[in-house]
Amino acid sequence: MNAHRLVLKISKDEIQNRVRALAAQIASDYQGKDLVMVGVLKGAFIFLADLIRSLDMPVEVDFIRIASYGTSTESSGGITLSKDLECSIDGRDVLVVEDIVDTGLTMRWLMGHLQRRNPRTVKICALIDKYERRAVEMPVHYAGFRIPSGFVVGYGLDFAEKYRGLQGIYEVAFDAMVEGSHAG
Ligand SMILES: O=P(O)(O)OC[C@H]1O[C@H](OP(=O)(O)OP(=O)(O)O)[C@H](O)[C@@H]1O
Ligand code: HPA
Repeated sequence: MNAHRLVLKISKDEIQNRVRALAAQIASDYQGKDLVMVGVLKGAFIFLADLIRSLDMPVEVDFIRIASYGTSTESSGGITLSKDLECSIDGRDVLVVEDIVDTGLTMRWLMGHLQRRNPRTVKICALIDKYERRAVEMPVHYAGFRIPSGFVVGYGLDFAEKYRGLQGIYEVAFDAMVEGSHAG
């Protein structure tokens, strides 16, 4: 791991306020619906935990575990599924909860995986929509914060499994940027 510093981008208070606002919007949009929230492990565990505690409606929670980044700041492109859904989503409204949509490759794979199980609807809620890095078209229906680029950590997001417990979102600033080691 190259030498790096962390630069605060989004404070704990900003996150808390935005999570409450997202929960209010989701509760209003899904009132009376059979909502299943699917958290994508590992990164989404903190965001999902805060989101459902602000959500004023009944909801079922399930998790799926997929990864593609390993210890790098660049997607490997290959998705590894190591834990699948446990509940049925047949005919139900699914909201996928992610920490970040970056290239969109993880979400493209996941949308295909979920659609094969015949849900009524599938939408995406992501704390961070890193929109300039998209490799495939992927809408984020509920976005906490839109940032153009930069590798970020904290509030569930990691760099080589570090920093998930930070309460704010920080950008990783690499001290010695060597050519070819662009950090997103
Ligand atoms: O849009 P993409 O470029 O595909 O990147 C987004 C994905 O990358 C991260 O997962 P990661 O593979 O790091 O696993 P983790 O959730 O266990 O940290 C993140 O949690 C998203 O699932
Ligand atoms: O900026 C990021 N930070 C942490 N994990 C990620 N996975 C894709 N993009 C990122």
